[in-house]
Amino acid sequence: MRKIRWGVLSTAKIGRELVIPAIMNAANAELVAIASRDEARAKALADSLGVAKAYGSYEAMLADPEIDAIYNPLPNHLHVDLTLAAARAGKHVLCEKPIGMDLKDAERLRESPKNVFVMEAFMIRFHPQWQRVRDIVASGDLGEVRAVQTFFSYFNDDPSNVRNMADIGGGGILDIGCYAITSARMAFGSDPKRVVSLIDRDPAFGTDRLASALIDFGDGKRCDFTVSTQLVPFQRVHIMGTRKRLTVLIPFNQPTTDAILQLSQGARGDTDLETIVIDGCDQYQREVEAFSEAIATGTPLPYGIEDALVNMATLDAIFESERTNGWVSLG
Ligand SMILES: NC(=O)C1=CN([C@@H]2O[C@H](COP(=O)(O)OP(=O)(O)OC[C@H]3O[C@@H](n4cnc5c(N)ncnc54)[C@H](OP(=O)(O)O)[C@@H]3O)[C@@H](O)[C@H]2O)C=CC1
Ligand SMILES: O=C1CO[C@H](CO)[C@@H](O)[C@@H]1O
Repeated sequence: MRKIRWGVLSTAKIGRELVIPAIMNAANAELVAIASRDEARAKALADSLGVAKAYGSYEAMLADPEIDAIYNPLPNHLHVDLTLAAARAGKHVLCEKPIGMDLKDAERLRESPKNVFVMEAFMIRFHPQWQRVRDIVASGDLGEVRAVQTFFSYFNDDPSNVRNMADIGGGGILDIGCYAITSARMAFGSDPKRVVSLIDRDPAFGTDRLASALIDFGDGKRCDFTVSTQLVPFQRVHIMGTRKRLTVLIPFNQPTTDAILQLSQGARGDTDLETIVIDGCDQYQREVEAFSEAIATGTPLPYGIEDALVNMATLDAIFESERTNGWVSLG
């Protein structure tokens, strides 16, 4: 089977450090072009990687007929515009999370041609540790799963970082709150029904720097999460069943080393934990391989535009709750 030919939009850090290597290492993908707002920057990165084509504008790369798939790691305010432009140019698009600035912005993606795949780039979905979580939940070993508790934080007060620019989609809720929503949806296998939030904003940036939300999944199930751009780096997900607890130690930025889950042993609670070791892998490479495979076979993954809109609607509801100081219903 021929390799899927990828073009990368921008010289973004996530591309340079994680997703470009993933494309280059993927068995069924190859990197053929890099585009930047600045041609010299595109050329410098392309040359350093031995990539033949460097474009000085995003639009020029989208017009390249040799390219099958585009990776879009632009700042959040450009996700929809460039994803839609790429899709209209006949390219499949792996677009970084969150897929847009808000639901209204993201709904424009419904105008994408139906013969191209657009996927929100949640690499965690392709890490086998999350497949194991889903299997354990489905096995019934935890009892009935009723609560998911998530913490995700890092410290970044650099004013030049996209995360600290409110007008282009900065703030912790869009940057990492989206992982809490996606992982809870995976654990419950259902979608949020209503949301209430508590948000503290950075006085200079205007971005949310400490945010908590309670998400009602219906049927007595809920996720509560706290995310922060200005707290000690930490991440954890606890999945609480009526019989057992399952904890994902590094749920999101899992490196390529072995991943660890902890499973409590029924009535003995935390005094006797089973450690489940999942072989290390590169979750970005698995994401690229899965998307390339979908393109090659014409079989879409279950993470298309409508799935991304559920995440976006939930993010919107979190902000709406801040404005209205109460519960916000979804759907
Ligand atoms: N899945 C994951 O693990 C991760 C996902 N991300 C997501 O990737 C996206 C980019 O994040 P990150 O790599 O940290 O961002 P960077 O700031 O490193 O990169 C963004 C790139 O976009 C281009 N760009 C175009 N317009 C602007 C603008 N107005 N301001 C700044 N840059 C602009 C620049 O490239 P150029 O000048 O070359 O055109 C820039 O390098 C975000 O959506 C983020 O949520 C980020 C990190 C990890
Ligand atoms: O998606 C991402 C992965 O996690 C990082 C935090 O550790 C985020 O900042 C980034 O945008």
